[in-house]
Amino acid sequence: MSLQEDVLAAQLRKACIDTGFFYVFNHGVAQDLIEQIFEENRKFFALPEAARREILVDKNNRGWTPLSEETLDRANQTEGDTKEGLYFGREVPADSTEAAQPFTGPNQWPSPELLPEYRRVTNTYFSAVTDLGMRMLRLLALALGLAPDYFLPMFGRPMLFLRPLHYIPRRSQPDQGIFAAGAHSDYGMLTLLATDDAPGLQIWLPSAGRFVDVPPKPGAFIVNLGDMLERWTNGLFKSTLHRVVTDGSRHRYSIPFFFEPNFDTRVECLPCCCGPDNPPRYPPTTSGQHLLDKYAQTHAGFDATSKTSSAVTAGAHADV
Ligand SMILES: O=C(O)CCC(=O)C(=O)O
Ligand SMILES: [Fe+2]
Repeated sequence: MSLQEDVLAAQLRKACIDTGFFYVFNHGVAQDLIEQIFEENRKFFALPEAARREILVDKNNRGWTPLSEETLDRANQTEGDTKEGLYFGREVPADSTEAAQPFTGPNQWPSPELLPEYRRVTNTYFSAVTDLGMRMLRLLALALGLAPDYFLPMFGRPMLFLRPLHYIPRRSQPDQGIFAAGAHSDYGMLTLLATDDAPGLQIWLPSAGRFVDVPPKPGAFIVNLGDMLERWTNGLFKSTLHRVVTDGSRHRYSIPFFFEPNFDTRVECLPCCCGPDNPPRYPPTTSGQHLLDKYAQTHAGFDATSKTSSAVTAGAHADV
């Protein structure tokens, strides 16, 4: 471990124990590339609805999700999130054995006649954020006092989801149950979020007893931990509730990248996070099963059994 890693890991540990939300600068993802992917998605979401619908989300969880498709906070929302989105994952050929697994398969791409650069830019960005995720894994392991490569074997066939989002210019009205994105914690291990310069993201701070703004910062990713890592660390590292509220004055675009271990990775209290005085709070599960359980709770019509049920059982979802 280099001295710099040592310092970073200590800072990271503090942030992970505190809220699990932090900014990452000097992340190695070129600013040009970030601008390009936002530009391509602004163009995609400006296409006529029929063209967007051409790649409606499929059973592999790849493609376009219409406005209101997702309701992240059923208890407090009177309608779905005022956003539409796209899911891209790791490219897995339809005829491979791996494609039998939920969340796995080929991507659906917008028509190259309409958006000739879309696929190339998305693939380049996808690789860049995957590399960043791998570097973050090393720091997370160090932050937990583990060997730097601890998580590496669990990321041979990771579940990766890039999710460009478009929030329509609609004013959120929390007292009426209308939200750009309802309050939720992320399901997985790690989220690397790029946003445009429109504010809207808020996190719940228990110490303040309210939601506080997380403003976009030029050149930074907003990184947060999800429920899977909270579970894995027995609650030591936090997965914090967050939401998006918009003021209706402009469109907002953001691009989260969800970075999750292999479908069959066992998620069970890490030895460093439990002991006789601190028994495991959650039963063991797998990465894939955890995600399946979470998705079913928030996505209209999501049905994991539409894929082979045997696969489901076998699976039983700073500076760097
Ligand atoms: O758009 C944002 O800023 C946050 C999106 C988000 O929290 C999510 O997609 O999980
Ligand atoms: Fe989120």
